[in-house]
Amino acid sequence: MTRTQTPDPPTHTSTPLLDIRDLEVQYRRRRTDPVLRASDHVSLRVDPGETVGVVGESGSGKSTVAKAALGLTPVHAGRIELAGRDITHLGPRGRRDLSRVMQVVFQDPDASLNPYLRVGRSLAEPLEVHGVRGAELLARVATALEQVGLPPEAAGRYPAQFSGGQKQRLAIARALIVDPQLVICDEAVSALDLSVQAQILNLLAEQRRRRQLSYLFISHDIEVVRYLSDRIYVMYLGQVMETGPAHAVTGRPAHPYTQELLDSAPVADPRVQRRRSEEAARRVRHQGTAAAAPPATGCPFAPRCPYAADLCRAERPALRPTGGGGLSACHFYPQWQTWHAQGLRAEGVPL
Ligand SMILES: Nc1ncnc2c1ncn2[C@@H]1O[C@H](COP(=O)(O)OP(=O)(O)OP(=O)(O)O)[C@@H](O)[C@H]1O
Repeated sequence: MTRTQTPDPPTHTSTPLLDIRDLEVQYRRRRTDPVLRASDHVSLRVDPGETVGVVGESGSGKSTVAKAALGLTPVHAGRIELAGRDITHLGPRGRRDLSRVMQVVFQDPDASLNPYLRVGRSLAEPLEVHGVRGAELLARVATALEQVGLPPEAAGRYPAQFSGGQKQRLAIARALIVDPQLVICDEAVSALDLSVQAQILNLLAEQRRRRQLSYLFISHDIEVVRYLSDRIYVMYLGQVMETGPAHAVTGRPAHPYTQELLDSAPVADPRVQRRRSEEAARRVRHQGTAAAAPPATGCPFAPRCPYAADLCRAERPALRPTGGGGLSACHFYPQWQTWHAQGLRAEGVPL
């Protein structure tokens, strides 16, 4: 049955669709290299009908969380449940029936479209796995194309005959054709021009309205994440820095790193943009840019944080409630907000 009702507003009392607890994923390129915790005790949940954004700059561990949920990288510790089922260490065979619950759209649509297959065949594949055949198969391919704004004739063409935006529409159609409950979008609009990005975001929002669909929406761009998300997780060097309702995280951030992401997001007004670029350059000269790995002790953001004090370099802050339904991993929340508003650094020193 196709889910076409308007989704109920998200509640936090139902069984989560995706429930990630204390996820730890480690990488080591060579045996002599130190271990890199690409996901360091990350807990994250997506409720039915909810869109959850994950934002952070390159290397913050966003894709690692997605890959762990999709079984594309080994999990060292923690637990991942999908609709109440433990999938933490599930192999490819056990995952076949998960495709009806969870699908993915990657940044590069070519990852999900075989260049040698006509589009209709690529779209049919996930349905055939579930035994759909004949007239029903053709009808569902045509409907899937229509839902993403492409004509039925598109089924007879090859991926190379489509633009980047159209290919991403096809990748979305392939993800939605099995009527999943959750779609993981990993930088799904990042490679597209701004105007095409907006069209794809609108398409995703429309599909969410038409089905009881949840997204785990991953992007380095906080403006893009803000547009779609009900709740947001902000990650830095493998750790969650802040989480909460999207309007709170983006309207009154509870962590200096979120503030930095918002301050460096592009804005339409060129004068504001120039001022922000100058401020960002000044900050980088003063504090440096992201390291590849967190410092051995303390807050991972401390080396870059304008409000960091000795405590931040010594002790890793736990995620603590902000009072507005969110959590912040900052020793100096909420004081830093006052320092920020007054243009001061830690403990009231001028910036
Ligand atoms: N297979 C791997 N082997 C070794 N290190 C890896 C591997 N995959 C990711 N990493 C490292 O783990 C860290 C987190 O990477 P991840 O791709 O999850 O970050 P991200 O926030 O999604 O950034 P990006 O958008 O650039 O991919 C990075 O330092 C990355 O270099």
